[in-house]
Amino acid sequence: MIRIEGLRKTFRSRGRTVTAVDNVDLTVRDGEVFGVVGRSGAGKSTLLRCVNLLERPDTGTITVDGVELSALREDKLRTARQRIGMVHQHFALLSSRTAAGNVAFALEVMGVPRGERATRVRELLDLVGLADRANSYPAQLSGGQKQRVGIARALAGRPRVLLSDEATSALDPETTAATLALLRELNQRLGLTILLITHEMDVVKRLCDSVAIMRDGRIVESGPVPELIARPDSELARDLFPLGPVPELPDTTILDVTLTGTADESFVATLSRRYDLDVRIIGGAVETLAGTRAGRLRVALPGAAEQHEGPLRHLRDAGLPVEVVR
Ligand SMILES: Nc1ncnc2c1ncn2[C@@H]1O[C@H](COP(=O)(O)OP(=O)(O)OP(=O)(O)O)[C@@H](O)[C@H]1O
Repeated sequence: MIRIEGLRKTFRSRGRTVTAVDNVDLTVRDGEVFGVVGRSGAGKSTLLRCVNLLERPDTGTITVDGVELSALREDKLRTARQRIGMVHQHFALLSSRTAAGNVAFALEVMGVPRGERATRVRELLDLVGLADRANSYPAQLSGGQKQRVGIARALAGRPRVLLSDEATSALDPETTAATLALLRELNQRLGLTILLITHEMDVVKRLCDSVAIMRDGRIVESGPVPELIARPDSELARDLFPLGPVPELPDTTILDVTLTGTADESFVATLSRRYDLDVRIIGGAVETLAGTRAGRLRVALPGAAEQHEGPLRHLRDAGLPVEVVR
C-alpha cells in the first residue's frame, strides 16, 4: 500500500547540513497498522511528512496505493493527497469552527458539493462516536474528543491510508487507550492502512502489526511485531519489555529469555526438572499481544555459564531467544 524506496531528506540549518532521513526503504502492506518508533530527533516526523510530500525528499520514491506521488506535479498531488488522511499530535483544529464545522471545512476544500456536506459530516462524526458533540467548539471539547474530530476530518476524503503523527502523545492514558481502540476499529471496519509514528511503546503493544525502529535517520530493525521480538538481540523486544539493570549475583548465570506466541512458557519448570537446576525468576515483563503471550523473563541459574550448555541448547531448540547477560 505504501512503498518508500531510497528516501533521503536533508535540511540546511545554520550553515550545517542535517540528514533527517538517510536512505530509508519501507513497505507498509495493505490493511496493516505500521508503527515507526524512535527517540526524539530520529527522523520519524520527517519520514511521515515525506509520505504525503508535505516535505519533498532529496532523493527516493514514494508510492501510495499504486501512485508514485514523488513523480506528481503539485496540482495532481493535491488530488492524490485527499486519499491520504493525516492526524496530528495537537489536533490542528480551527478554534472558530464547531466540530461539525471543522469536518465540513475539509469537505469544502476537497470540493464536495454543499448539499452533500451535512450528511457526510454526520456520517463522519458518527464514525468516531462524536455525533452528540457536533455543535461544540474545540474549547468545549476534551483532548480525546478533539482528537476524534481530527480523525473524522482525516477521513473526509475516504482515504485508504491514514498517517498519524503522535496522535495520542498529548492524551492521558485512559483517553489514549480509547483513541487507540478507535484507530484499530477504523483499521478493521474500513480496511484502512495506518502508518503512525510514536515514541510510546504502549501504542506498539496495543495497535501495531509491524514496526520499524529509527535511529539517526536510518531504520535499524523492521518487520511484523511477532517476528521481530522472536529474533535474538531484538531491540524491539528490549524496548517493549524492559527488564531494568542486571543485578550483581555472585557465582550465577543470568539469562534473558524472550517468550513469543509459539514458545514453551513453562521452560522454568522444564529446566529445573530435566537438569536438576534451581532456576530462579529475577525479573519479567509478560503480556498478551494480539491474543498471544509475549514478553521477556530474566532467570538466574547457579554457577558459571560454561556449565549450562545443555540448558542453553534446550532453550534455543525450543524456539526461545536467549541472551546470556552475565
Ligand atoms: N525544517 C527543518 N529544518 C532543519 N532541521 C530540521 C527540520 N525538520 C527536522 N529537522 C532536523 O531533522 C532531524 C530529524 O527531525 P524529526 O523531527 O524528523 O525527528 P523525530 O524523530 O520526529 O523527533 P521528534 O519526535 O522530536 O519530532 C532533527 O535533527 C531535526 O532537528
